[in-house]
Amino acid sequence: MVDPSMDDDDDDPLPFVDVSEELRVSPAAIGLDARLSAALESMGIRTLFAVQASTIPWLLRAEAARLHSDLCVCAPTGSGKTLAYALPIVHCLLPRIVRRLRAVVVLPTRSLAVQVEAVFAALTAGSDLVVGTALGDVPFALERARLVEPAAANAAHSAEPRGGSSRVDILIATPGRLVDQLRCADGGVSLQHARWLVIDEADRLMAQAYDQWLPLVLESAHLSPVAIAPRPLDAATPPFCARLAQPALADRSTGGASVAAGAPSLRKLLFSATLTNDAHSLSALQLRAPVYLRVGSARYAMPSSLHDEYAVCSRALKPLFLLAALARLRGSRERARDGGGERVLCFTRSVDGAHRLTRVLQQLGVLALEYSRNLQHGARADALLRFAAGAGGSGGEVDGRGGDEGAAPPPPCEILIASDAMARGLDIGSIGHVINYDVPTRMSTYVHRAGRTARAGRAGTCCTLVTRDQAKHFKEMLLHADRHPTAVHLEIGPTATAAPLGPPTDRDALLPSDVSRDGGEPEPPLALALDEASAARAAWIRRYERALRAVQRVLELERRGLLAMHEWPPDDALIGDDDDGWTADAPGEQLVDTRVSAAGAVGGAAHVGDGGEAPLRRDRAAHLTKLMREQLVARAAEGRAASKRSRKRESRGGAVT
Ligand SMILES: Nc1ncnc2c1ncn2[C@@H]1O[C@H](COP(=O)(O)OP(=O)(O)OP(=O)(O)O)[C@@H](O)[C@H]1O
Repeated sequence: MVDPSMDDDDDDPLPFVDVSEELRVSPAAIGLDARLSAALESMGIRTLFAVQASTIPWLLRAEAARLHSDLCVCAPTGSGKTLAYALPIVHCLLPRIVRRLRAVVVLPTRSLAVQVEAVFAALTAGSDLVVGTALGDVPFALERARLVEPAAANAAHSAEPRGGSSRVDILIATPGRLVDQLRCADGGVSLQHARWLVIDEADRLMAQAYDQWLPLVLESAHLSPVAIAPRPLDAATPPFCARLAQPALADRSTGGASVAAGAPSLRKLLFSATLTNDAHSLSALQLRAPVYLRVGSARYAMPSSLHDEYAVCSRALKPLFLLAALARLRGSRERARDGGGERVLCFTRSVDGAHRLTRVLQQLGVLALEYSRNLQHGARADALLRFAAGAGGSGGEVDGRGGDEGAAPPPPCEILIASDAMARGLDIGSIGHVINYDVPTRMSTYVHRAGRTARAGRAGTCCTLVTRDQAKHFKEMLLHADRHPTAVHLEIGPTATAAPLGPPTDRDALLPSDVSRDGGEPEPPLALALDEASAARAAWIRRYERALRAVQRVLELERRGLLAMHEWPPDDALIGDDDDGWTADAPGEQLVDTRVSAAGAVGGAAHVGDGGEAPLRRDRAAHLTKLMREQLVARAAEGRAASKRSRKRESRGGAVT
């Protein structure tokens, strides 16, 4: 069920400064280093978006005035938050003389961190600033060697209280590996010179303890507080910068601490499209005189170029509705003559769900790939590359990486099936459509899923499949965020499928075969033909539904590892053939062909009646299902008995000792 309640209870909200979404400024106008303007130009960026046009001048002025104030930014997905913190950090570090670790950017996932690293790498190219990562993608010792000069080889730097000197100026990290590096007793990473701590997707990172990463990072950064005397802000300070000196803000968030000399030098920057302004929720960050900027006026920041849709569907036929939604998108792409380059990203609510749905779609002939924690990082990156290449294999870029030159193009992908954990931050240009296969139950989940499309001012749609009883709650939830989704009707049927699976749909084919079209016998009235057509369609859908159930059953068995059971009858005993008495129900009837190889893998496709494979006999299929069920029950009983025995043994052992 959809829970229409909002995510945060803003009992004690920080006041925020609204920034208009329309705000634009050129990089030169805000005094950005010319090298950065050139780097932006090479990225095709000539104008800064609202979040950048507000955040960057604020930070540059606060740095120049040596005022310590933290910054919280809530701006829509795809609005350019990465550059909003990367540009001022690189701008301030470009003139540095000694290499120290000055900026740490923490992100919740490795894929996101790789994405952000690519942005910093583009901005620092040609300078001597070094960007490093702590993501756990290489062995720990190698990662440490890349980040820190060994203490022994660095004896001259005796002023360093711990660890060696840094090999990097900017560190991009996931919390787990950052903690490992900080805890490393033998010359690990030190944050004593850190001036910026960026927490991207801050609400997500704060919601998860990750081995107490936040207290450790704050403690490490405060080892050696640097006294900074505040300077007055100049006259050109934007109106919201005046809040830097507002005691009310400092009092609420720091329990009375004010902006003063002797404060730690670390400036915290929090970014998210769903960042709370509840002071209590933010208290763990020990924010100092925070300024809260909100881009766009709505409670939940969403791109104005996003179009929300929903389609009511039945639970049992959901895969068919997904196929119908895909067919509808294919149709609209063809009409728009855009060459099918627009990607479709589909969300399920669980990793298991993503895996199952991907397999079902693949079995049905759709070019689908999975993108979830189920996969190793390499496999996930590969899935993204194939997805970015698109159904048409048109090429694309993910995480700043293109495909290998000269290498064979990867097999294409039409739809990527992702779990929620993957929703945040993923930036793939030209995702034109998001489909919520499972309805999101929280508004923040919806915001991050939908936010994978309609990025950087491009248009995009987010279509949510809801059952009849979920529709009301779903609409109420979106209404809270001032979103008014459009209802769309998805027609399930033959045209919804990738392959021509359905019965013939042209009118002639619906006429009885003994009726002459040349006028010998009158043609049946159109109404009769239509009746026959709809009956044929209904029959087709019923058969198709059975096909899906069969596929799902096999996938479930495969998931439980039961397809490899040695009790399975040999392959040829399972597969019927025409000589074995099998006949179709009616001429042209279509059949499920779910073959199971002797090795236990699912072979063949669950495709319908193309005559290429022998069908599984229905009575044998029923027998097989019964057999599987019995084996499942027996296994479960065995498992229960074994755990009972081991509990007994344990309790006896405990009594003896
Ligand atoms: N000023 C700009 N002009 C044009 N494109 C831009 C500009 N700023 C950023 N972009 C592009 O917009 C896309 C989205 O940027 P980014 O990933 O930083 O968004 P975000 O706000 O962090 O989104 P999310 O909340 O989903 O993480 C990127 O591909 C980026 O290159």
